[in-house]
Amino acid sequence: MSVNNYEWNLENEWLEKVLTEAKRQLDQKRHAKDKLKKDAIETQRELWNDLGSISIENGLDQLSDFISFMDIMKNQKRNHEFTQKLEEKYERMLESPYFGRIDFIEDKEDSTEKCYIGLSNLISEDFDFLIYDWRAPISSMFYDCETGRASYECPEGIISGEITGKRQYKISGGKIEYMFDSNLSIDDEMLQELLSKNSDDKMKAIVTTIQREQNQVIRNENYKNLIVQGAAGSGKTSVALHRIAYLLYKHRDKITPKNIIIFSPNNIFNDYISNVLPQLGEDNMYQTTFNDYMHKELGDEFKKETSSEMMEYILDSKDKLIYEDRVKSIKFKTSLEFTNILKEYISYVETMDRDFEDIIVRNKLVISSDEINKLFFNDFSELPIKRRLKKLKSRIEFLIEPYEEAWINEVYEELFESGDYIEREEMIEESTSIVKKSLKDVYNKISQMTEFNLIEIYKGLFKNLDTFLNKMNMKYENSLIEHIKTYSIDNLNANILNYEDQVALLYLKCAFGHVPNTSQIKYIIIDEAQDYTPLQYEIFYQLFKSAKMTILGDINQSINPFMNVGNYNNIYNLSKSDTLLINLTKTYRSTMEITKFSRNILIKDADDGYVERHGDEPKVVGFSDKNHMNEKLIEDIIYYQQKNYKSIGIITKTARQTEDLYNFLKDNDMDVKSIKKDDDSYTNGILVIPSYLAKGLEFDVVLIYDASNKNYNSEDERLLFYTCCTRALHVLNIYYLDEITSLLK
Ligand SMILES: Nc1ncnc2c1ncn2[C@@H]1O[C@H](COP(=O)(O)OP(=O)(O)OP(=O)(O)O)[C@@H](O)[C@H]1O
Repeated sequence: MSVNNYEWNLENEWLEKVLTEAKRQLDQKRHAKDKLKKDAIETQRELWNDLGSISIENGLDQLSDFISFMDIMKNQKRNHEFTQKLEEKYERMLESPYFGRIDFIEDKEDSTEKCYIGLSNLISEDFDFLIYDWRAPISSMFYDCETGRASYECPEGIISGEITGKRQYKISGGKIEYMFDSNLSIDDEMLQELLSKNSDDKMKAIVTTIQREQNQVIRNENYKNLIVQGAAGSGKTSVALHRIAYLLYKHRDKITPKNIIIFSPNNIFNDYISNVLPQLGEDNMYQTTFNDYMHKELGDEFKKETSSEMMEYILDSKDKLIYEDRVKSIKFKTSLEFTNILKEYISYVETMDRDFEDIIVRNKLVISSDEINKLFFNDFSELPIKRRLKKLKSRIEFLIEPYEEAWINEVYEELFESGDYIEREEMIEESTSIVKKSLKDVYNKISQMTEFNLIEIYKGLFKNLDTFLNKMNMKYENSLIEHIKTYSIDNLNANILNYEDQVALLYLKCAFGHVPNTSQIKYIIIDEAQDYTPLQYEIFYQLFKSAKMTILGDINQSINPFMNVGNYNNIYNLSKSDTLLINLTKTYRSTMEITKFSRNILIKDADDGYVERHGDEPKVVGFSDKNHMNEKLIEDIIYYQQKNYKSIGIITKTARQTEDLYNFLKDNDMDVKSIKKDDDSYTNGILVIPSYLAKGLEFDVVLIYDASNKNYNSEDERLLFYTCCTRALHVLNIYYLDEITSLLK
């Protein structure tokens, strides 16, 4: 509903008032910043004058003065950074102070409060809220409620009343561009306008048009874990990032970005989402990928396959002889049964007999094998095995100490009496060295007995695989098990760690207590959650035991046919009472035509909603000659560039194909970029990218290169192909040679 002249004047007056106040506060901050700068220069001058050149010879007093100066300077730096952030906040405010307003009359009150909602609070000198932060309790009504009866929850309890008006604004450069009243949820005009824009460089904040169902996820704190299943383009990643901003605001006394970790599918994606939190005035949380985390934990000893290398192998090695072997191994090692086998194996390793031996020094028993067994199986039994062994080693070494010392003293006396030495230090050194050498075998034995070799332990599982399967009553074909045994042991002997083996190893490592301390992490966000196996979730739970989890994914986008969650029940059951499953049903990214086309690719069409935004029907274009296909691709790229589309994603199936196509386009003087590995940086413009690295990203125009039946020839690739199509905002073209993929038939 448009707004009349009278209202326009009122709104302009209000805006003026808000901007004046924001400017006043900005000036204050700038003044404070200048003062901090002067203070810092003064401190440095004092440091120089008082301490001059610092030297250890000037004694400890000078050093302690220096440390005090450093503390002062660190404090000044912190204050400066804080003021700088506030300055940025006010600068943003002057550009666009608010985007919404609700008129709310609380029950039993007689005046209506006009609540303006923006990126951050603005409070006047008289403590009036000129703007409410979008994350403030009262602002939730802007997203959740229509005009009429409404309520919100705040620390004091539930506040009820009536919303008598709701208005949305577009303000830029400190001027109202347009505004309109709306009784409905935030949909229609503003959302339409935002969605029909061409994509920016990187992902952007959606704070002005968050939808009700999305707001339920952003603000939900009733459960320890949230699992969010949402269709492609339903805003899962956006919601995850806004949820982080919300948590940082709500618990600002207790948490900082360092307490939050997000697991993304790859580093390109991490780069792509890195602007959202800063746009919302917050620092980025800790961003990582499972791949990176795992590789760091497993060390450099082995050649470790990355998740993209695995995908490339799955998609591009079908004609290799060992392909089937590898697939069998992946399927076995990612199954729920294998998780159970690992669990059984862990308890076996923890309780199995060990070759502990008596420790004897110069015919004297330091500790007997019985006593060692008792320590290991009784006294330290509460500890995970790795820590148990470490403690055992320290204990034995502690017991040896007096024997060793006595022996050193004896040798010292002998050296002294020999008369061959003059210096005392020399005799100590020599006697210690003689005894250490003599004790070498004993120490080696202790190391062997208490050694924790993860790879050997993992190999042990395959050596005894039949035993475990029998014990657990699991029936597999003998040939399959024989095959998995030899395939796995051969690889491990050759120092090759396939991706699926790394996951199993990391799980064992965690279970045996060899985990890093992650207690500072209070919230963990797992995006693209469909692409993790149940075993990977067990690892998440072990690594971040006390953290609250938000898990967001789309089962229909399981791009890896063998490594995926399969069904949310597989993880939901891990912590049922503490977990809420939420569905996001509406797609915001693509035009209706693209969304409908893509959903047809799915065997079971998802019955989800759309935003009413229209565009061209996707084009599927066939060629009988590759040159013609390439010519048409170039023609189309130029056409869409001229139509001002900012991002054009040319999606090939594999990285090898990306490489070839990129070289071809370069040779034809096209200004293209490519991404081939998961640690490349995100870049906009014309981008050639392999299918599996495009997940999570979006482009104005998506051109799927070579959707012929020869290329996409397996039912296993259906969800991958669907995911590629859903990357398009406005245009989707598909090119194929000879025969179209059966996935589209
Ligand atoms: N409420 C909203 N208002 C405006 N834009 C929105 C809204 N929700 C989502 N979008 C836009 O829709 C697009 C898809 O969002 P996002 O990438 O977060 O979805 P997703 O569910 O994570 O997608 P996918 O699973 O397909 O990778 C983005 O361009 C995002 O800005």
